[in-house]
Amino acid sequence: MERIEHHASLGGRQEVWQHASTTLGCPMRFGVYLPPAALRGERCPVLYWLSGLTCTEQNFITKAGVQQHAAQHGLIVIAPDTSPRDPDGTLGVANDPAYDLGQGAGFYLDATQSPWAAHFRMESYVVQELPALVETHFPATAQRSLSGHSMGGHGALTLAMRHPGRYASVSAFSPIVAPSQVPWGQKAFAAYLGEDRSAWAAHDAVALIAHAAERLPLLVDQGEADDFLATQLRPELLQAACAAAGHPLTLRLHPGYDHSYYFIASFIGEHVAWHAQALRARLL
Ligand SMILES: N[C@@H](CCC(=O)N[C@@H](CSC=O)C(=O)NCC(=O)O)C(=O)O
Repeated sequence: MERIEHHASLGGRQEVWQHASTTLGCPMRFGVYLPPAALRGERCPVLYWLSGLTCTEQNFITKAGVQQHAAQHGLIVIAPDTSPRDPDGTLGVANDPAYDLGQGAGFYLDATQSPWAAHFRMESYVVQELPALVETHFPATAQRSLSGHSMGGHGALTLAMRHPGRYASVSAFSPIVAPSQVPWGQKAFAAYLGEDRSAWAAHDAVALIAHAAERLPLLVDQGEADDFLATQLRPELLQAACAAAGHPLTLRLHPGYDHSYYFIASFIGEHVAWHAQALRARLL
């Protein structure tokens, strides 16, 4: 583990670390915000943030303004990169010239198809390797929450449902709720999971809702001026699936807000407070 950035922030510290990921077979970077409580030596619960297409570990930590809220609520925030990477082209990590496949577009699943399966194992990385690392190297408890944006919102919803009991709470901004039914998801799933659609449902939030083993309440914020709303995101499908299954959902539609980090920054404080409340309840 190597610390490659550190900045004092809101009485705590924003850091970026790099490590050799055994799951992904490449170096990986992640952002860590340590709140003032952690710097005082207290063990703090952890909010994991999953970013969207084209993002690295930098987008969320530099644009969302999460630090002030994490400092206030005493949460560590972990923001990993969105896929395995191979900047020098020496590790054999597959890629695609399009922005919505390959490096920067890991979709938070373990690929089963060539040439992706060797390195594209973001579900195992986010759910297993990263928390084990975080809970060993930082003053973190094993209480975890999950949030994300767009492709990362899909990751947050599906990983929480695929790993019942592992997360105290889950939320999402502008998530891809039904990847099997929209172009971003169909392209990625065909590449990573193969053309047989029977394998797709296990990674599709709308498909998972019906049989979810845990009815963890969902908090979803969506901008109504989001250019991707009708084509890629389709929150009405999540609303219908939750209503049919009796799954608790708070879906908030915000007039005028787009898909950008300006939207995320406007509501991230409410998401952090939501997670902090659930994490506190788990600590009791
Ligand atoms: N065509 C665009 C698409 C990239 C984009 O909008 N990425 C979003 C996430 S979209 C869903 O996962 C994002 O978070 N971008 C980074 C940011 O800092 O805003 C393009 O290639 O630009």
